[in-house]
Amino acid sequence: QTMSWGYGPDNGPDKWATEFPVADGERQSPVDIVPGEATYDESLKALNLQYDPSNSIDILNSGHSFQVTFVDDSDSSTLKDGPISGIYRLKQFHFHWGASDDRGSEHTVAGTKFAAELHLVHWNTKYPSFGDAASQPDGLAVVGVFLQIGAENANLQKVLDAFDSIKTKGKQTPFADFDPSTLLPGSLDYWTYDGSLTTPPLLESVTWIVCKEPISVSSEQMAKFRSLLFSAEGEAESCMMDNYRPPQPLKGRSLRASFQ
Ligand SMILES: NS(=O)(=O)c1c2ccccc2cc2ccccc12
Ligand SMILES: [Zn+2]
Repeated sequence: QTMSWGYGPDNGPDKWATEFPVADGERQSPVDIVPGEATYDESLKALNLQYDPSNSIDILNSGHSFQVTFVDDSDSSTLKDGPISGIYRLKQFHFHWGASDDRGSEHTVAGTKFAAELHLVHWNTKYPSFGDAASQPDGLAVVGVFLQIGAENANLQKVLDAFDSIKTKGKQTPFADFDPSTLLPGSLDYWTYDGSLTTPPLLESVTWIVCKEPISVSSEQMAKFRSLLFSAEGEAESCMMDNYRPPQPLKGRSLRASFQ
């Protein structure tokens, strides 16, 4: 019985290529972002993120992370401009984090790991659905934001306050009227490159847009992230932490910066 993928010693990132050979592909994510090797591209537009808080539906423990899911049947919560063309709709956001504050992000900056990383997942409306878009090379766009240990983040706390209802895998609870733009940094300067999902099936369909400026999170708030469980109710408890894939080879891809 092949166990499902996860982040443990027997089913973690080093084992994913067995079931998902694209893990060793040409445009895998995350990557180490080396600012000195990024090319400033003056043709890159500013990110245009327009989110409608009434589109947030619920918060779910997926067993790999937790995610807040959005209504995506209209262009009311969208990503436009930046490195992409057309309109991409917000589908969900989720996080990756570590067992301690010195690690947890997926992308790194000149080798520096952050305590956590937020991913806002969008799909290209030139395709009929998220599922269709996920298999297209220009199907998805994920905005990544680093979380750096510092002051308590009051906006993030609204998300953490829902954790007691989603402690175990598969649990979900309503999560209405949340504005994800409250989790964005002041500057929307970004790096961008062509990559993949960072979890199986590791589809190479993601335009990555990683913000240079982190948002803050307190050490106590990071401890709250680690109170979630990978395991389902009734299973042996396994704390949800270190749910990040390490950086993958750039393999000649161009890394562009929207700023000098
Ligand atoms: N880490 S991730 O953003 O690649 C990612 C997704 C990316 C694009 C589309 C769907 C995704 C679903 C995810 C679900 C859990 C964790 C990461 C996920
Ligand atoms: Zn992610």
